[in-house]
Amino acid sequence: MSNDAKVLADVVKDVHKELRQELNKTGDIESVWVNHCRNIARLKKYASSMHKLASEHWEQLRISNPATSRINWTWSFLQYYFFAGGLEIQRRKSNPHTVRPELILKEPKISVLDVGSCYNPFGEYEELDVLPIDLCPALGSVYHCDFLKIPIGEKSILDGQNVLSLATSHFHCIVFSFLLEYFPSSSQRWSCCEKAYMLLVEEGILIIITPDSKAAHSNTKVMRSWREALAAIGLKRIKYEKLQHAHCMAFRKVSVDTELTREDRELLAPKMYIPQDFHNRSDSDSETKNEVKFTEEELAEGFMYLPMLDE
Ligand SMILES: C[S@@+](CC[C@H](N)C(=O)[O-])C[C@H]1O[C@@H](n2cnc3c(N)ncnc32)[C@H](O)[C@@H]1O
Repeated sequence: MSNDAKVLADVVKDVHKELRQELNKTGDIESVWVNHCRNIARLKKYASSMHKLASEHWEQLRISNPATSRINWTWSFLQYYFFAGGLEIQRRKSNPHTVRPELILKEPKISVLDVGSCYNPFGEYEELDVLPIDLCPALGSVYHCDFLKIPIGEKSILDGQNVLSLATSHFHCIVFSFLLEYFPSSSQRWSCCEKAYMLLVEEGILIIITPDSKAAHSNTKVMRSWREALAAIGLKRIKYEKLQHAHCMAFRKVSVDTELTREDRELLAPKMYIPQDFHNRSDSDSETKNEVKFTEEELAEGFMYLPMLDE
């Protein structure tokens, strides 16, 4: 990896690490997040580093080896699902006798909410009607929005480049590309997924892409845990693929019969863990909390490789 790419990648990794350290120190995720959102200098440095890393260095990799690209993967899955019969196949699999209203595409475009968009990487596709949102946009075309805090209402309301609310049951697709591991706590990752469920139309798709340059089987436990947690809220995993640097997953919104209680949620949220959540905690702490155990190797290597960080 070039030195420039390494410096940029370090800025990104350091912010994730600092957030985890701040949470470990205080145990108060609300104040950690409020302070983080106020730290405009840190947010801006992250945004410009991430933008440069992705649009210059990762883009070269995408050109030389398109099969490594999270953007290409997402686009080809969406084409398959919405335009090439994937949705009908899923309907037949789930319940062939149910009569469903037709999923209407706009113009016909797929309406996409790209959360943590940074520089709107999906804006290049004409068939996608993208609303790119970010806590700290790298480009003026991306809307400012803290997805953790944004209210959900009947309509999406935009005010200049700010998002004031997002429409319930509206989007055909929501993208979390390299988003979830930004958050230092599993409860925040869980909230994002619950919100995605509310914002998607029935049969809509949540795409989750999470970085990992290790072999496909290396984080099976983590991926299984996410799959189980999301199935409980009606996000059924219908596609999983390990690319060279990332796990790519598509979850389909299906209706669920039982409503989750607060207790159910408290049990499910920790299932959205990543191995780094357990760094800096003593073994006895983990044991009393009945958490998942990782091998020394898993902890040492971490789950959080960004493409080109380990080369
Ligand atoms: C690792 S970058 C990923 C950028 C882009 N999605 C990609 O795949 O290249 C994570 C992005 O998530 C954004 N982000 C983090 N928390 C967020 C939140 N609560 N609401 C919206 N965006 C958020 C960050 O500002 C950052 O731009």
